[in-house]
Amino acid sequence: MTQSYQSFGVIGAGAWGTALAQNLAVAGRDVTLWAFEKDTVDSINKAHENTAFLPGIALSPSITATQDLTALVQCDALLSVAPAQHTRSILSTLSNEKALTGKPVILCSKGIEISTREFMSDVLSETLPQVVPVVLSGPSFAIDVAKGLPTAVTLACKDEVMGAALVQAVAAPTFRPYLATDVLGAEIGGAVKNVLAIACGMVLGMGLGRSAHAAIIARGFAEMRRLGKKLGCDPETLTGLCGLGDLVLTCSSEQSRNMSCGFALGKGESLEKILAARTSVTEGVASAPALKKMAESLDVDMPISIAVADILAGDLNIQSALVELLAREHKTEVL
Ligand SMILES: NC(=O)c1ccc[n+]([C@@H]2O[C@H](COP(=O)([O-])OP(=O)(O)OC[C@H]3O[C@@H](n4cnc5c(N)ncnc54)[C@H](O)[C@@H]3O)[C@@H](O)[C@H]2O)c1
Ligand SMILES: O=P(O)(O)OC[C@H](O)CO
Repeated sequence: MTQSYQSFGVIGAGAWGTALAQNLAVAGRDVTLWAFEKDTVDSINKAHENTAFLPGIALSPSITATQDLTALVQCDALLSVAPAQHTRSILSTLSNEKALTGKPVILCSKGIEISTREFMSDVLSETLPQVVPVVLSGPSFAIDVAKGLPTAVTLACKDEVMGAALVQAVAAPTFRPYLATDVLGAEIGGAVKNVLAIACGMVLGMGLGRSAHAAIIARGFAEMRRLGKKLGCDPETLTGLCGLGDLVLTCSSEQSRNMSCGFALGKGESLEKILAARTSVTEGVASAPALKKMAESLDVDMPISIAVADILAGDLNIQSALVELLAREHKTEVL
């Protein structure tokens, strides 16, 4: 008999974890939401609002928030939605939990761990080898999902039967997951588009025009696909919601933390000042140096991503990066 998934534990009560918890509650699931901060737990349980990370959204009273991660292990499935740089330490606390054996953990964060240069599925397989990795990724702002605006995402699971059951469980009237089997391919797009969105923001912040912006999206997409090819992913995966779809959304919206960070850099603001003014995570800033090292060690041509990493590190200014990118040797357009 096919397993059905009724209870979900969501790890991370930032904007995205909270929006996904709300979506699951709308879909009729039982949701336990783990938050890092006690204030966030209290705000969700008492006022049914996440005032710190998703203010103004009335959450379903059926969502239970907790600071006790072990309260989630009896759930049918987990969602991992903490920022990428905190994911390992959080998941490690559950490493001895036998109750998780064979259960799906749906990775919803988008990033690369700096210290190891690993994607979240690698971090998961090292911290919780007893679970089944699944990826949910695509063009989806937390506030849009929380408001019930139409959203479509990729849900990737190697086990198609489990994946199909998860699609049924997480789908809601305005939230449409599409099933895929290429787990690593599905997570590459989300991590790389964050870095490329910083580049797009810089271009628009400097007033370089929409033509340059479109060129960065298209050539950035070539970098994303080159990396996917090198890592053995299905080339089709990145043409979907988790790749091209998310790249277009993030690179085109000032609402994006990554794009707006690049935009402010393009206007001449310092990275320190931009980040100091934020409580929310800008994943591309952390992923960029890891992506640069990954590209160099795998010998994948990713000049835009590497330029972003160098600019963020203070090793290159935006103007010089532009000159260098345009002065590169002419080449054929295909990968
Ligand atoms: N917000 C979105 O629209 C959106 C959409 C899709 C994917 N994502 C991804 O989801 C992930 C989470 O982003 P978000 O927007 O929900 O976060 P957020 O910016 O809204 O909130 C920051 C989160 O970091 C947590 N945090 C801060 N310090 C911590 C620590 N020391 N240990 C553990 N947790 C700590 C906070 O509790 C909070 O949950 C990111 O990888 C992001 O790329 C976000
Ligand atoms: O605000 P960003 O740049 O973290 O992007 C949020 C989502 O990943 C968009 O799909």
